[in-house]
Amino acid sequence: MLRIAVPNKGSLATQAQAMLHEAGYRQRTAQKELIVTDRANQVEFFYLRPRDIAVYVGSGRLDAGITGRDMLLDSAAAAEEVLALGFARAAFHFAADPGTAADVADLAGKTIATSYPGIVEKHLAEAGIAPAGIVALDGAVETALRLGVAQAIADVVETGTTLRHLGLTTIGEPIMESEAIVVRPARTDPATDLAAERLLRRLRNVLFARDYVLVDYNIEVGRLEAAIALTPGMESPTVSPLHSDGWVAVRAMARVEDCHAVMDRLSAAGARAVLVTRIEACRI
Ligand SMILES: Nc1ncnc2c1ncn2[C@@H]1O[C@H](COP(=O)(O)OP(=O)(O)OP(=O)(O)O)[C@@H](O)[C@H]1O
Ligand SMILES: O=P(O)(O)OC[C@H]1O[C@H](OP(=O)(O)OP(=O)(O)O)[C@H](O)[C@@H]1O
Ligand SMILES: [Mg+2]
Repeated sequence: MLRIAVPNKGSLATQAQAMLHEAGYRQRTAQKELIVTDRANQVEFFYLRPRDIAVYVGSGRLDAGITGRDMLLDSAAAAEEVLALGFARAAFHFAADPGTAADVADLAGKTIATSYPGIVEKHLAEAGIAPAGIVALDGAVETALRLGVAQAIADVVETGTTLRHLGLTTIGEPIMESEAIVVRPARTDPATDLAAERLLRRLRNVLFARDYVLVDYNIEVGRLEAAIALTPGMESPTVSPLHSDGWVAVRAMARVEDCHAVMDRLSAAGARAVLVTRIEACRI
C-alpha cells in the first residue's frame, strides 16, 4: 500500500486535503484521525506536522508527502520535489527594524531569529556572511525582535501584514519563493513507483481541471474560422453539425482566467449560446 504524508495543521492542511479529495482519495473526516486507510485506492494517509513530512519521506518510511518547498530545504532531508501544487505561496525574507540593515551583508555579526535555521545557515554560508548567532524558534519570530532576542529575523512573508504590524522592513531580495509541493524520497522504492505515479497523475489533473474550462457555442459556418482562432483548444476544437442548416456547434478548452474575455470576443464574432462549464475531473 502506498504511504502518503499529509499536513495536519497550518497553511497547507486544508488545501492539501481538499486536493487529495478532488483527486478521488478518501480523506479524514475528524481532526483527531491521524491515519486514514483508503482501501479502494490502496493508499494509506498519515496526517503529520508539515515540518516533519520531508524528514519522514526522506527516510523512506513514507513514499510521498505534501509540504512546503521552504520546509523541504530547511530539513536537508533526502527528499526531492516532484510536483509544485501552486498554493501556500510565500517568500522567505530577512527582516529587521528600518535603518538597522540595508543589505544582507549588514547581517554579519548580528543575531538572527528564525524557525528555519537550516535555510538561513546555508544561505549565509553561501554568501560568506557570518552572523553572531542563529536563534531557532518555533514560530511568531517577528516578536523576537521586540523582545530583544535577536537583531534580525528570517521568516515567511505572504501579504506582509505581520511585518507591517510590527513596523519591520525586509532586507535584500527574497531568500527563496515557496509553495506547496509533493516530495518523494531521493531513493524511491521501485515497488511503489507505479502507485506514486498514479497519485502524481491524479494531482496534475486536479491542477489542470482547476485551470481550464470547457467553452461551447454555436456559430454560422462562414464565421467558424474566426471563432476558432479565439478558441484553439488544447489540440483542436470539436465541431459538430447543428440541425439548422449552415450552423455548427463548437467545443474547446480554454484557460479559466481568459474565459470572460474569450466569451466577449466570441459574442462579438457572432457566436450564440456561449456556455462555459467547469471541468469536474479529467485525465489529460
Ligand atoms: N501566511 C502564509 N501564507 C502562505 N503560506 C504560508 C503562510 N505561512 C506559512 N506558509 C507556508 O505554509 C507552509 C507551512 O507553514 P505553516 O506556518 O502552516 O506551518 P507551521 O508554522 O509549522 O504551522 P503553524 O504556523 O500553524 O504553527 C510553509 O511552506 C510556509 O511557507
Ligand atoms: O505576510 P503575512 O501574510 O503576514 O504572513 C506571514 C506570517 O504567516 C506565518 O505565520 P503563522 O501564522 O504560520 O504563525 P507562526 O509564525 O507561528 O508559524 C509566518 O510565519 C508569518 O508570521
Ligand atoms: Mg507558521
